[in-house]
Amino acid sequence: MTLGIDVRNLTVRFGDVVAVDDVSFTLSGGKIYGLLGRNGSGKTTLLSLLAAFAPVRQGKVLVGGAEPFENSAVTEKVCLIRERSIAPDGTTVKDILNDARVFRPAWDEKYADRLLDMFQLPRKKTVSRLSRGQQSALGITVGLASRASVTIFDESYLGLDAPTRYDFYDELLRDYMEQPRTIIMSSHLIEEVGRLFEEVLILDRGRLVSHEETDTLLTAGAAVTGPAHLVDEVTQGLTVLSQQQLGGTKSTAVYGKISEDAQARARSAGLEIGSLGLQDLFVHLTREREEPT
Ligand SMILES: Nc1ncnc2c1ncn2[C@@H]1O[C@H](COP(=O)(O)OP(=O)(O)OP(=O)(O)O)[C@@H](O)[C@H]1O
Repeated sequence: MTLGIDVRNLTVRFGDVVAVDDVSFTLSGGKIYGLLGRNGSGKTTLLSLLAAFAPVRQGKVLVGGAEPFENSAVTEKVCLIRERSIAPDGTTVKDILNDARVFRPAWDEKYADRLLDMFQLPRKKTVSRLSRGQQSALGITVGLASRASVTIFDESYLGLDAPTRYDFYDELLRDYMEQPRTIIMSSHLIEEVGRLFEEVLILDRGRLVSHEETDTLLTAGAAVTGPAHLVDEVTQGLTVLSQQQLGGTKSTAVYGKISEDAQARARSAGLEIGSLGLQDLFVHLTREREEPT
């Protein structure tokens, strides 16, 4: 089962800090969503409210059409995995899995066993004695095997080494294709995880600055390469993100749409026009700017 999510005019303040600033969006569900933002941009705060870790004080959060806070019919279908476990002292891997079996109605024991073997996690070890990577792997095991309608990984795979992270991405995709559900992943490792996302949301200092299908977002910028004077002509009026020049050949990365006409003319003049990576667009959309006075 997949669940949609509706967030309306959500604002979260911690004293003077506005962690989430009048954010609204709708996720139809049944997709893999990427939530991107720089440190402190409000990702964890927003995701915590989707998972009912705190009450909503300003605005509205609906998961499957219902408010999640203190609503077990919703919370049992939402699984939020954070980077580090907050299990009490003495809790073992086995205890965590036992709890998941009790509290997660769609829990798949065999799948959990398979993931534990894949990550080579010792079942009897206490969680506090696991390495950072092993704690991440345990979180991922719980997140995947819960088969929750809404599964959220809040940077929960950053502790894994690169080969294990790639194993996780492959496993996530494979399981998601078999059992579609709503998956939200927050991350800084944009180049790595970008290929998984069907839609991307970008937070910047608490504000939602972009929510697009990944393919659409990728057409929001371009890299134009060729004879310098032609590149300058085509990119005129667009926001230049970066430029490199070697002799008479220039490569300019721009944010903004180059019309189909201009692209056709540019190509026939010998220019190459390629798409920009998600990372470049992310950097552009979240770069520190001078506040207007
Ligand atoms: N419990 C809290 N008390 C006070 N301020 C908080 C609290 N939780 C978050 N904040 C502040 O709210 C802002 C958003 O924090 P949040 O953890 O949501 O960001 P984030 O995007 O998840 O960051 P990161 O990528 O660094 O984990 C930050 O300025 C943070 O200091």
